[in-house]
Amino acid sequence: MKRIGVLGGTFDPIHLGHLTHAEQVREQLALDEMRLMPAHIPPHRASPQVDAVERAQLVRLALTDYPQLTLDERELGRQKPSYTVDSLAALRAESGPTVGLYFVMGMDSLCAINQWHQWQQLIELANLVILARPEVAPPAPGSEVGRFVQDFGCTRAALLARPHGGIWMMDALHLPVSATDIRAALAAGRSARQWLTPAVADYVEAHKLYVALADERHS
Ligand SMILES: Nc1ncnc2c1ncn2[C@@H]1O[C@H](COP(=O)(O)OP(=O)(O)OP(=O)(O)O)[C@@H](O)[C@H]1O
Ligand SMILES: O=C(O)c1ccc[n+]([C@@H]2O[C@H](COP(=O)([O-])O)[C@@H](O)[C@H]2O)c1
Repeated sequence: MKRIGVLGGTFDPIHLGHLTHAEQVREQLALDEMRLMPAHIPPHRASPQVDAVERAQLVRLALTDYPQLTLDERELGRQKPSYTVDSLAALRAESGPTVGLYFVMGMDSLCAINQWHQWQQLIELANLVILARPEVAPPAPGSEVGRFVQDFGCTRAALLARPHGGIWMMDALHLPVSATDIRAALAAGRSARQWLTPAVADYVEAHKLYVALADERHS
């Protein structure tokens, strides 16, 4: 069975947490493809500081150090909120019913998944791979999301055999980094190089992304 993984994100900016996690999922599930899919208009959060074209450019730069990962640009062209259900439906239509699809998200995303657009359809289209974030507790067993995990949770072996319909809590090496921390460091004039690939760090510094004063850009 062919298997395709997708890590969706705002990637404002893309960092080593995203990349190492995507890489671990690719290895642990023996994926044929592992895609990074930047959101154009991320639902349920404030507008990103950097526009989608430039965030995608940062992903391209990051992938020069991670050639086993690829960029999925499907959300960039859509002039409406980047609902994951739309992207997975399009990917399912392209790939056919028997390909294994694996949508990857951190525990913070899982905890709020019942707020997502048409969230119960997601599991009809793909499997979900959840990465722990130690600062975020798993959903409480009696909650709506807790019951969702109970109903669809499965082992890695079961997940490998399913085109869709399973949730797997992956035990991954965690990098304690977030894009929020990176933006805050850069806005305060500190370096964030340790959390970025060299090419991304060079671009961010050269273009003065995330500095406190917007008019410092392009100066
Ligand atoms: N260090 C990390 N460990 C595990 N998952 C992560 C990590 N950073 C991001 N993710 C997951 O990657 C996906 C995309 O994340 P996103 O682009 O929002 O990055 P972020 O670092 O969480 O950003 P922000 O701090 O701006 O919310 C989400 O599902 C998120 O949970
Ligand atoms: O489809 C939705 O309603 C939805 C709501 C919130 C987040 N998402 C997706 O979840 C991924 C991570 O989102 P974020 O905001 O944590 O970067 C990204 O691909 C978003 O498009 C999707």
